[in-house]
Amino acid sequence: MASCSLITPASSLASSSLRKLFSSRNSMATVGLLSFAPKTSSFILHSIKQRAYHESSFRVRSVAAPVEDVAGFDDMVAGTQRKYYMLGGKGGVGKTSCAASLAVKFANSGHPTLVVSTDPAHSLSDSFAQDLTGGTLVPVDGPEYPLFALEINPDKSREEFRSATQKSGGTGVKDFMEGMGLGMLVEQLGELKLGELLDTPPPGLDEAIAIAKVMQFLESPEYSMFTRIVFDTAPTGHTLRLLSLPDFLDASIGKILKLRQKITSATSAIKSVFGQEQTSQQDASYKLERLRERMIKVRELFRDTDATEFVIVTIPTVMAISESSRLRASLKKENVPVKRLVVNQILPPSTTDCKFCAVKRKDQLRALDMIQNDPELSSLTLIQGPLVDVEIRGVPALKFLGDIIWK
Ligand SMILES: Nc1ncnc2c1ncn2[C@@H]1O[C@H](COP(=O)(O)OP(=O)(O)OP(=O)(O)O)[C@@H](O)[C@H]1O
Repeated sequence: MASCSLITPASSLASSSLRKLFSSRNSMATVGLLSFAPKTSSFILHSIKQRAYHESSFRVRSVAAPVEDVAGFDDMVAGTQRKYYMLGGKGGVGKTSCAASLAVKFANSGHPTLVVSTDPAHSLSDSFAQDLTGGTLVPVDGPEYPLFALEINPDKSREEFRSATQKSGGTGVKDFMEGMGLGMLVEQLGELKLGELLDTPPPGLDEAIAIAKVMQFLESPEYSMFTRIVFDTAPTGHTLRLLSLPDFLDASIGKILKLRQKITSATSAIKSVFGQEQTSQQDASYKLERLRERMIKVRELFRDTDATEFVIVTIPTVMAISESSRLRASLKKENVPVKRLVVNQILPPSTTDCKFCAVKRKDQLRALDMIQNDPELSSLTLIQGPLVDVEIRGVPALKFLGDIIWK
């Protein structure tokens, strides 16, 4: 069988304990570059030649003179003030694997860390091979320091928003107003396009509300211990819309609240009829006001160069790199700080006569070249992540990937 030089915990695959940690997919068809020392639970390099290859291929390096002087992981791990890392990119490129591996690395470096998924299609549980569902803080077993995960349930968040807006000026009030013959205010409601917003929420709304929810959590003492917060965000399209959503929602919620004031005065004559309804509307207004405040915080957080970094994750294909370039352009327009670009799933050079591997690698190198010439991407610090021959699942596998990527 032709063999190719993928990164694999090869010698370890003989050990039954590791078989449990890694699926043994394709292990017979690979030549291991790394071996595993079960006692220390760390992967070590197999030979000097391979070490040289490993270091030259997979360390953090710049493709061009970076605009900003960006250090490696030392820079990410330094300081005890809270920092946020948002990982985003095209679907399936490895965002969750990179986010989870970064979170493990932070936790193993002494930072109490929280990893949050705001992707409506969560895969954190799959990545950690642990059940992290439930929408609350769940401890992750394995790392040396506390690592918690939080998967926000977007349906639940959206439902909360829906009921708050309905009570405070959305379709519920619209029906009520029509019933009361107050048609002129209904027209103003129409202007808000609330029905549309609630019935077919724009992509990104779930995520905006999910992030707002995280901001709400972070205000509570239970969350004050975390010094690193890693977000596994939704695929690019959602993220881009997410960036403009806080402004949109801020404006919409502002309008809803203003409208509510008008409704209150218009209905003051029949106030007694309102009874309980009035109280629940006040509650809803309060909730909306809070949501609006959190949206403003989300917007500020995304643009805070001291506390936040958006890391673009991509793969070496023309399509993915073109999309990353557009993402970077949009992030720049929105003043979201980006310093690093992770190019994941890079095939190592083939040491055999595997034609498929050679052609694929050439293709990838062409795509990597694009980065050097791309006006949006060339100034970023490039982190190359290898394609490994096992599925990245569970803390040991994430540690393995993290130690290669985050240096
Ligand atoms: N460097 C790598 N080598 C081998 N497999 C990888 C690598 N990175 C990620 N994978 C695998 O690719 C698959 C997709 O990875 P992951 O879920 O991290 O991507 P994603 O970008 O978060 O996807 P989605 O957008 O669907 O959430 C997983 O099976 C993961 O194990």
